Amino acid sequence: MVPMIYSLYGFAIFFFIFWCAMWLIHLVAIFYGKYRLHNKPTAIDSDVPLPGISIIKPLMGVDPNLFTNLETFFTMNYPKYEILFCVEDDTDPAIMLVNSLMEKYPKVDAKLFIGASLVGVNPKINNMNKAYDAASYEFILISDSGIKMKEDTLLDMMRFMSDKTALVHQMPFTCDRDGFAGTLEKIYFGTAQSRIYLTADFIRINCHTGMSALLRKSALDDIGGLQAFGCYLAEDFFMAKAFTDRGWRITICSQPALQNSGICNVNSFQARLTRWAKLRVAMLPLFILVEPLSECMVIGAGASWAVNILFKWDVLGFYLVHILLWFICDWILLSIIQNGSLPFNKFDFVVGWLFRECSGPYLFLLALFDPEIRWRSRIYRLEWGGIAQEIKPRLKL
Ligand SMILES: CCCCCCCC/C=C\CCCCCCCC(=O)N[C@@H](CO)[C@H](O)/C=C/CCCCCCCCCCCCC
Ligand SMILES: O=c1ccn([C@@H]2O[C@H](COP(=O)(O)OP(=O)(O)O[C@H]3OC[C@@H](O)[C@H](O)[C@H]3O)[C@@H](O)[C@H]2O)c(=O)[nH]1
Repeated sequence: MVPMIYSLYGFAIFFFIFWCAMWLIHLVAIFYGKYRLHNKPTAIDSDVPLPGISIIKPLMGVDPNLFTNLETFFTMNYPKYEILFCVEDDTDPAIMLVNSLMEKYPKVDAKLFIGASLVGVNPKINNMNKAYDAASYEFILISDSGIKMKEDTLLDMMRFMSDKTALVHQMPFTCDRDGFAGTLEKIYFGTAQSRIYLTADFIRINCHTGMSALLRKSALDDIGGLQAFGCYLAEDFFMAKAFTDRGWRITICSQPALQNSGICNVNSFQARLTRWAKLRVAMLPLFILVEPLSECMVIGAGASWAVNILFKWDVLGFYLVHILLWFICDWILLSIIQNGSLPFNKFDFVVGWLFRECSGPYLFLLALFDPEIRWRSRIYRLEWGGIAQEIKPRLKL
């Protein structure tokens, strides 16, 4: 009987401490986000020339926003850069679109590379490898197809690239997009994900998500170049880990990444989150426990039970107050990251937030019980540790 009481109290204390840690994460994210994001670049010292940047854009297929997203790379305020577009398949419709942009902006140094080099299983790495080998400058920006840039984004990223830094990344966020899926994506990236992302950056834990990342090429060459990460699907995480293992700093810049893919629906968004969850669990198995526990509804339930055991507090009252406070913190954080008016009203936020908070744990369970990973036209399986194997030949979409 006594061991059972000890275990009960042990679990209650564990839930209570975890719950306190989550509130600390909320506070760190809010204060660090306010301090770190959206501060205007200080005047650039015109005597020190800015280093050149080779921008690598891996493309696969087109979507309704691709043209306008890519166009933002031709109109950036940065003195020296080249754009290296990569397309794996010579029948890809993205080729036509890139060619028309290159014709429209003949003064911008842009090239198109067609055909992947097979250096591993990661199709993004295979697609980018030729461009990486041809890059002229000492810094590389890897930028996914759905990213939209502001005129000063490159300047913003470069000002965080100190001598000790090998990687400056943009925290994932989204452009304002219509519809429930657009609201949901903004809420997810501006609350649940950014809370962890900002805290991890604050305490210098690697959380690099590689949709928009400025890399020091010499440091990447020292660890084997892009191709050294072709065996992983989460090449972003392992690249950053290799840098930090060698003493390099990695950091976020002040502008969050503006994801603006023209394909914006709840199913594809959830499929993407499930794919990412599978990557995290394979790389960091502790996430099987901590990730569901970090969800509002789950830790709230655990903490409500715990405070009832420990302090005899009312379970339902505690749970409702917990949800309300979590909701308010999320609203504050989202407003900080948006840094302007949100494209939806408070009612839409309540609906989107509840949907996200209730579906999050369910999506995580789905990810745990389905070992196959589908990424665009390919299907993979991951080994513990993160090495990937392609298990079905490429599908023609
Ligand atoms: C009391 C401790 C609580 C710890 C809670 C940690 C719960 C983690 C919950 C959600 C994970 C969100 C992860 C953020 C972004 C990840 C996006 C992503 O999956 N990207 C992949 C694809 O591009 C990429 O390959 C993976 C990147 C890195 C993931 C590892 C993130 C580690 C963050 C750990 C932060 C812990 C903070 C603890 C503070 C006490
Ligand atoms: O087969 C593919 C798949 C993807 N890609 C390119 O890779 C980039 C990211 O692809 P998606 O938008 O489908 O995927 P995500 O946004 O989920 O990517 C994210 O997760 C996986 C990581 O490896 C990436 O670095 C990260 O950005 C795009 O630019 C896409 O064109 C390829 O070149 N070939």
